[in-house]
Amino acid sequence: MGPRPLSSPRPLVGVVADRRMVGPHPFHMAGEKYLAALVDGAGVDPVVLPSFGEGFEVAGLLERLDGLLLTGSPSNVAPARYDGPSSAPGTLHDPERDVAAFDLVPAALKMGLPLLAICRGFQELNVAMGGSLHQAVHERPGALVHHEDYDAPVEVQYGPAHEVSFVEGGLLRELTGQATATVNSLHSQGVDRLGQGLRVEALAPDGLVEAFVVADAPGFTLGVQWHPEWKVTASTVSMALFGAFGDACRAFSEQVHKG
Ligand SMILES: N[C@@H](CCC(=O)NCCCC(=O)O)C(=O)O
Repeated sequence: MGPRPLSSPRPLVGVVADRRMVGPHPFHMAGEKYLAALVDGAGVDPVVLPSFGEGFEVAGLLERLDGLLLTGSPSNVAPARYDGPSSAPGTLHDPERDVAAFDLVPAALKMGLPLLAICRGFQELNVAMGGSLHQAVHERPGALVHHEDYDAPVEVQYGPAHEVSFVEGGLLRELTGQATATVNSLHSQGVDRLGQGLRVEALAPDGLVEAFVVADAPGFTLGVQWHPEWKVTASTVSMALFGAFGDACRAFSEQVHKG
């Protein structure tokens, strides 16, 4: 990558878009809480990347960026991506976002671009590394219910749900100075087979993988199953995660400017 003029004051972070119909029109959208957490928690400038699907080289945009955020989404990764059984009838999918995410992940890792992956994004990162997903983690024997109460108010849905334990010697212990944290939980899918090269960082009490890093990646690459973007400034753990991501984006940006 060539030198970049020192004109941009803050790192620029790409945010993968969901493609959703609003009436008869497709929109490319990212939840405001993710964009706000990048601004308030990471100190970077977010820019939404379109998910047009096949034929659009979204990974080509990474050359202009200092980081990548894969957000959560109500839609599920298409099971064909990990040779899984068909989804239950009525499951929401987003094939254009699948195309974007599965183009972006290998390109970002190759560049050493800092990557933060949340919920659906965490699941995408696992699948992109050759892993697979359970489609209903609460149906595993002895499992916790990891999805939200669909009828509850949003504040309750994103409220504390269960503990996670951070692996000794791992990044999350180092960043937070804690061995455990209480997290929210709004997902039905989850890690089944862990992708190659992923190192587990956090586990739920029922053994579900809740966070990982790409072990040999040249840059910051963290995936979490929970939602640290929710009210990011109210949680020291969430601020630690977004702050570390922002620092990695700043370091990447400086390295690029130095050429
Ligand atoms: N559909 C997947 C992923 C769940 C997920 O990302 N939820 C977030 C919902 C909206 C948001 O907060 O952005 C699953 O069910 O596991």
